Amino acid sequence: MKIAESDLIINPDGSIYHLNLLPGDVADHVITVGDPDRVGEVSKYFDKIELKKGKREFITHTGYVGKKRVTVLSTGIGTDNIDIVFNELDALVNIDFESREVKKHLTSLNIIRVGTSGTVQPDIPVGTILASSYGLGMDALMNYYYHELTGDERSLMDDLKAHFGHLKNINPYLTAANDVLLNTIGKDMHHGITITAPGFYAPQGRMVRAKNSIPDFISLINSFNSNQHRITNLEMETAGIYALAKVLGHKALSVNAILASRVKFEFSSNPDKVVEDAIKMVLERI
Ligand SMILES: O=P(O)(O)O[C@H]1O[C@H](CO)[C@@H](O)[C@H]1O
Ligand SMILES: O=c1cc[nH]c(=O)[nH]1
Repeated sequence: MKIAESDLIINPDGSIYHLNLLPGDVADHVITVGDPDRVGEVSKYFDKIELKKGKREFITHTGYVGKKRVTVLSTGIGTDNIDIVFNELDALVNIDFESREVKKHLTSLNIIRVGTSGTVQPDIPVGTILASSYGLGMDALMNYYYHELTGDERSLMDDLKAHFGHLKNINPYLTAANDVLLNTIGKDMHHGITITAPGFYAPQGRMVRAKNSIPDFISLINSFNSNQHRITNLEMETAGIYALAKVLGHKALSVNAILASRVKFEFSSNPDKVVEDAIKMVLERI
């Protein structure tokens, strides 16, 4: 079936609408980062850079780490941007731009997020590199997509719904990390459930001046426990990445540089070093 010009928007130069990339510009291994300035911090370790493109907050560098072709791409902040990035990345590899039809043979990308995050557990210090075993979305993105749960996800979700059920107007969604990526790239890292929030302040339990409507949000989060699964950290993209990767048949892992401790009220004195450590670990293991 031909995808309408209004649904899959291709720029006059043949590139996809927001990412400004051509089919072929994306490698099978994709690193996503939130901050556009972090793209160069990743690609400075590439042995060769093949292309640099960008539009808005979506900056892309594709090159080689040894013989492995790798793309690093910034998503900007939030799952609304993840919606754009994941649909367009998928279209670049799985839709024929000439015929506007889905290709017969689909490509499954390996997608690793290297992001920053705040921990909610006292035993996880600032400076930790943590891999998200699950992404728990408190945002609304997956209200708009069909999203089926596996048996494991369903039973964990039941416990999460019981724990957070009193929060009206929040319809959380849950997706597991890709197992292989979690046990290779995420090997020897702390693992835990990552909450993806639709904001940085009250949606992550912070209060500056505007009053927070959910009392003791951090205690509510860090007291969850189900079969050794606990919530370890908060950020703003992982759950959308895990859910859309699964819906579209890609593999995803989120690696978090822990910059803040929300229970010790601390922020890293050297955040760039923590992010650099996470980047190096991912590039060595990719
Ligand atoms: O450092 P990045 O990857 O942007 O990730 C985190 O930092 C931003 C908030 O400061 C949000 O995007 C959050 O998910
Ligand atoms: O606490 C934090 C730190 C970084 N990014 C977030 O979203 N939250």
